[in-house]
Amino acid sequence: MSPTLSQKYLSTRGAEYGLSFEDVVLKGLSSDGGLFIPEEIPALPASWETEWRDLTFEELAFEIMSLYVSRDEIPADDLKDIIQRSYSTFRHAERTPLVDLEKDLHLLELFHGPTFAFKDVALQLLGNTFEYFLTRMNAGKTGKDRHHLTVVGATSGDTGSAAIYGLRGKKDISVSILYPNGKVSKIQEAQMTSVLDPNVHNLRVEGSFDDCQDIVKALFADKDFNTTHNIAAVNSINWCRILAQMTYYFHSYFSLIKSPAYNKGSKVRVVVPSGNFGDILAGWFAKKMGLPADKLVIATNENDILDRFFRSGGHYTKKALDAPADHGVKETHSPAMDILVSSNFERLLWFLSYQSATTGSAEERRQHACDSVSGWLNDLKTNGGFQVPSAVLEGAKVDFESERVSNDETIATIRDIYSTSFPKGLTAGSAKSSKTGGYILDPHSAVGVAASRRSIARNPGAAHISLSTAHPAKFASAVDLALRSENGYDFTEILPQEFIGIEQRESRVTDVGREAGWQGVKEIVKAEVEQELQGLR
Ligand SMILES: Cc1ncc(COP(=O)(O)O)c(C=O)c1O
Ligand SMILES: N[C@@H](CCOP(=O)(O)O)C(=O)O
Repeated sequence: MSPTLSQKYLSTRGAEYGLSFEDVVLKGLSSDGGLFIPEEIPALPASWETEWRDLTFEELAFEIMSLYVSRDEIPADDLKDIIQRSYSTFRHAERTPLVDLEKDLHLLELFHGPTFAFKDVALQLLGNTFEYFLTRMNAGKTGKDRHHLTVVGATSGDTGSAAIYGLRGKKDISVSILYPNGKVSKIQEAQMTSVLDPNVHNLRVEGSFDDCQDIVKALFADKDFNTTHNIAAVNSINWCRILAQMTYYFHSYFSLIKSPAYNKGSKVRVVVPSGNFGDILAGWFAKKMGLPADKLVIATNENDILDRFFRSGGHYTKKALDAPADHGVKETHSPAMDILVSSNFERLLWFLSYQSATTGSAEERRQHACDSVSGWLNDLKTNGGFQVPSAVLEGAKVDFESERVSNDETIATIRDIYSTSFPKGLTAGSAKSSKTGGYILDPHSAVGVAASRRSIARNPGAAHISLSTAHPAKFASAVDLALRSENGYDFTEILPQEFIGIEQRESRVTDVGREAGWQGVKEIVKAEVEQELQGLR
């Protein structure tokens, strides 16, 4: 059976097209620097709402992934097995449960995977998918004939540990994670550096998350290094990340409409704490496929490039127009979203640009979208920003709204929810104090909840699914700042078993100075992988 258009992939910048799912998962980033997207967004089967309503998380994941992955590439039983193994590591039977927090506000807990953040949903699956393809490619091969992947990733705290837990100990894969020194929480750092498997390498970089992300992109662009080392991506530039995240948009929709707290027929809005735009992009694909979401609300912290895009009439710039010249990334209470540029916005821009070209053949419109995206991203690199045509901005406004949440509001929201929200029926592992019954938000989820409350005020009666992207125990300082004077509050009570003593464990990390640049990082990655392959680690 030949693949459908949604099972074939192209680069947003036009150099590559007609690629398979396997190609794009293993390559990560296109040779032209573009991101991979499906050639078409599939429509849901006619009876999806009745047929999918009572499926488990794993069954839903299978249905959705099947629309984007040809059976010739991964036979049904193999795909089911990959999915089953990926979510068997989750602590909650529902995988991503929905909690009724307050009127019209439902919190989607995405932190029940191995590293307590939403990234596990995609990275458990990506790790097993890499392994599946490599096992097939390497059947009957030995030694240097085996295909070996060198994964390089950048993290502002959560992707790193989720990738490491998804890949540790896997045959034929090395993983090097770059993180900015001093800009991830202590627990996040310990989650990464305490993993001592020989195939795991941590690089602590002097700089920001954006510096780490730029180094990763430069490594991908180095053709020689890429050819000799088969560089692969775990960041949300990898299409598999976006695909895997679609499942919880559908799963939470079904949980919501089955909840007694839902007024039948009410509009549904989904609010997503956003940084690199990968999480909410999965929601956009779900909406385009047919999920009946009224709007997707982008919730940013004070690093607000996405919010400024909407408020400035389609101007996408690294720094606000009125900001001082040296304005860089701000350090906020939600550090995993401290990002200047949102990688995945490029994918959305491609589709909006394609859609805005109302004349011409599909081929010509595709070329128009690739040319526009290439031009914009070039302007971003050389001039620090670009302006999109009004048709593109209007296209974005059909599906999105945006909110910017300040540091103070983030802390105030954690405090307010703790003292006013006492959700019932939570199972172990939920972020609820067993002493007071108050619900404890992590600062990223609090950004989402603050934005949800504003959206509810503007849209009374609309049901809001607000994504809770991490467990509060990962962000002790922000949670303590918000709650330390609250009656009965005790941080240790929400500390998962897995985190106890983690900061004191043996750790391994390589420091990378500012002067090293991407070439310096390349030499470190090469040397560490070489040592690993010679069994010296
Ligand atoms: C806890 C948390 N919330 C929100 C985000 C933002 O998600 P995205 O980068 O997909 O927009 C991140 C990082 O990606 C995160 O780690
Ligand atoms: N917040 C992320 C930043 C990397 O984003 P990604 O989703 O593209 O991997 C993190 O925690 O590392």
